[in-house]
Amino acid sequence: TNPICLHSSFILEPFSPTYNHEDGGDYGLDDKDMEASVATVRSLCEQIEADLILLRERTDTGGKIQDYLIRRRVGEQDFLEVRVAVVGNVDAGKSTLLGVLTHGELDNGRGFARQKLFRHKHEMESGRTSSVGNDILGFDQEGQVVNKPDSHGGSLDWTKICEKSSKVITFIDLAGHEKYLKTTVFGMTGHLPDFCMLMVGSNAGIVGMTKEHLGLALALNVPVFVVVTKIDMCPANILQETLKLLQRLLKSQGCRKIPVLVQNKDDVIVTASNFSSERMCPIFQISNVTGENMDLLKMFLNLLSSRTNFNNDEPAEFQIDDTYSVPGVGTVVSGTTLRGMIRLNDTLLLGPDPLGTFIPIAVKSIHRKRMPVKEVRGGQTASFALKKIKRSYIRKGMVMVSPKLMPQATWEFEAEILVLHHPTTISPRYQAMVHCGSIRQTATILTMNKDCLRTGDKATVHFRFIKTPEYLHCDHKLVFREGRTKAVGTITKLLQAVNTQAAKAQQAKMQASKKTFKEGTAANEEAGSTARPPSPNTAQLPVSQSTLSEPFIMCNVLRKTGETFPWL
Ligand SMILES: Nc1nc2c(ncn2[C@@H]2O[C@H](COP(=O)(O)OP(=O)(O)OP(=O)(O)O)[C@@H](O)[C@H]2O)c(=O)[nH]1
Repeated sequence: TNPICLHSSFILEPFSPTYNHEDGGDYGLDDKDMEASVATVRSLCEQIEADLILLRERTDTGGKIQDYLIRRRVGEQDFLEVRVAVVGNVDAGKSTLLGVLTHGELDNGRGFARQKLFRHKHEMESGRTSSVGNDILGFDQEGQVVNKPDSHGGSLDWTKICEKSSKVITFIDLAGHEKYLKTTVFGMTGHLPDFCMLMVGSNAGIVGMTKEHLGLALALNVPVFVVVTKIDMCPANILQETLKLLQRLLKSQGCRKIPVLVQNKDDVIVTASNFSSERMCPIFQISNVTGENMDLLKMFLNLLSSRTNFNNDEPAEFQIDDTYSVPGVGTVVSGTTLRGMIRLNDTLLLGPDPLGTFIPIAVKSIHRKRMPVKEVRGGQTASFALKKIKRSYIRKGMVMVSPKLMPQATWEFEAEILVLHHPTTISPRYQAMVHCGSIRQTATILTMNKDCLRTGDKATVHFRFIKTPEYLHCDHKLVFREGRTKAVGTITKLLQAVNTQAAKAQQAKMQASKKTFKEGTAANEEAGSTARPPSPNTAQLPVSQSTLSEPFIMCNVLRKTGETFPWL
């Protein structure tokens, strides 16, 4: 037996039946023994509450070979989750493919399938994706697609899909146009994709943002598979040229991938079982109009497994990538559980706020893909309704963590960076947007171990966030960009963590001053005084010595946005 582990699914190539080897010996099993072996494996699967699913049977020179998938059984409330970021140049057919996969209806070549996915009116009109979209594709235990669009409006009932699915693929549909690159970078860093599906229009070839998106996936260590679309309308010689260039690009020094053209089920099984290694890069050639090779792509997606290894006993960590105000529910945050387990009514620490502090917050309800659940685990995306908090307090990049972690926010950090592109030279005091997980904030370069940096240079750089401290981890990947300047890197050291005690004292003082101010106002009003109270924006806020710069920055934030903190 040769089981290849794909986390919770296994592809097993167990049985080579009797055949005569070169050395004259008999190898493998006869039909009876083969049946007995399958029965043994099936009973072992029963013990671990998994199903044994026949993927394919083929006849080799020596006999029959069967491949099985062992898939853990999940309850009605649970499903395996895999996130796939969808990138590629404008018009590569990203939205169309997602429309075809999730709605089960082929395209007409004139934008029919993508209509079901556009979220904004301007997208409908221009035919261009501008925001990060999520679409889901559910597979049942046997690997059949469960998505059934509503016969009237064509909409999908996510709860039904999740209930019927053993595995749900979430596609993070990212914009292809250069002007939405910021959103694309956020999708790739903030939504923590397990894999990246790079789409290439066969007739257009490797154009525009294709290399940019591939580079981003490589920099963030996300395994990539390529889908070449529109093979129905592309002359054979152009398709071959596109495939040749693509393979050359993938094998080049910068990529060091092993491209594999997927042409049959065997290729799907081989590539899916070796895919997490990051080096293998399967290439599919499909048509959204005729549906050619769509079955191979679906089979591959069904065999993918999440790259996150979760351990329920670890303290929980949840990264926020969006916030909502839901009428009748209140503030809702969505994001990804990075580790540990979060249960209904758990109290977690939410932060950091502009002072770097974290506040206790209770989880009122949990949804996974719009389905109410009681808990979420590491690697799963979820949204939480929170108690007693205003949406304006929460921003993307904040986290909710177990109090056991005693979280600290950081203003400054050191990172090893590689400059992918800069028109001139980067030197200290240069500012650009740092993307790290769902954090997106401008940072200044304070110092670096070189005088200046040009395209292709590597350096150790000391950064400082300009607005608020953030919750960071060493070894996390970051993207540093501004206009056409791009750098990627890894955080190596956290510096100048916020003094939580001082920040808390600061908060208490502010609370007290606000209270006094309110009482004063009330007293003035009661007494019918005509004296105008000081404006909260111009009132002098107390400044603690140990966190001198932060409160000033916070005051600016308050002044600019006019926002107040929910508990003040
Ligand atoms: N003939 C043919 N046309 C296709 C195929 N895939 C997509 N198209 C057409 O190509 C056009 C562009 O497809 P989209 O799905 O909007 O491309 P996109 O990559 O999502 O573009 P952005 O959202 O702007 O990033 C549409 O008119 C589709 O109907 C295909 O396989 N064959």
